[in-house]
Amino acid sequence: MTDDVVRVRGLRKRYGGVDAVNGVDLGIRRGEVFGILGPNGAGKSTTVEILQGHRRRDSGEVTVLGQDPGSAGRRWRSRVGIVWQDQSAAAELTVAETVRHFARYYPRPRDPAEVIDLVGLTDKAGSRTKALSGGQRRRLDVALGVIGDPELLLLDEPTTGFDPVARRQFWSLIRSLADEGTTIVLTTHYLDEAEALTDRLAVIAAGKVVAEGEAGSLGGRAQAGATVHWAEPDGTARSERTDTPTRTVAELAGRFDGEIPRLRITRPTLEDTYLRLIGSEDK
Ligand SMILES: Nc1ncnc2c1ncn2[C@@H]1O[C@H](COP(=O)(O)OP(=O)(O)OP(=O)(O)O)[C@@H](O)[C@H]1O
Repeated sequence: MTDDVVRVRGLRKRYGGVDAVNGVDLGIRRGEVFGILGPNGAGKSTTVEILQGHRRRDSGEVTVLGQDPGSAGRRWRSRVGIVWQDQSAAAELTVAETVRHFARYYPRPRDPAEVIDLVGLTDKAGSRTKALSGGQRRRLDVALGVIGDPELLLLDEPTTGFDPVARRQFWSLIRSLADEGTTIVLTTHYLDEAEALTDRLAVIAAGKVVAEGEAGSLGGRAQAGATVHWAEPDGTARSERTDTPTRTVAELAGRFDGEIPRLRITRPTLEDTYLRLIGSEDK
């Protein structure tokens, strides 16, 4: 697609004897929130670092905002926001000083006070960065990633270490950036985060994309059969896998002549699907 902000074809990267990325293809569209999921060592960070232009690839085609990140210059860099796994902000500077300092690197930065407000750090604007909690520092990292008003924001495991409230606040921050038109690519280990936040996602395992799509339909999830669970009159739990759960429930309703004890219908969760895709489901 011509409107792809990120286009990756046949990407490979080898470290010593390890195929970290082994033929990855990706297409990420303008304005979408795209998630990259995968087990430890799958090649997610390596892929994102290549998109950022911070790691060289061995082979494959990579285009980010129309340019090759391996050779793009300063102007391209100013259009791409990066949230590092551990950004090193100078400990003695305050939050406001740090954000203002980073703003100077960009041709058209956002207003620092507005960005501090966007990440929920207004109360901490005058605090030294060394006095911030882990989650607050991560918010500062996000502020530094968006201060240049990027068209594309790349985040590697952005919510690791966040408490549940901070995570929800971060999700709404990402949504509001996406609503403003920023394309967002993030890696995560949290399946609920992928489900809540991403428009589409790719699952990477052993350096390859094993599935790509919307969370709701990933890996054939939407078409997967349902399981109907109920209990017999003697209390024995029963379950049946079926592609026609309505019919199964109707039959049970006839047999029980009324309420079906402990009736429940389940479908594969994103976690079930993910574990199947990476080959780690319970056998
Ligand atoms: N600088 C490096 N030198 C050698 N091997 C590396 C280097 N960086 C990554 N690797 C290896 O490449 C593979 C992919 O690593 P990568 O960090 O991309 O995985 P990841 O999917 O981001 O994992 P995690 O979820 O644990 O962050 C791993 O086997 C890792 O050990």
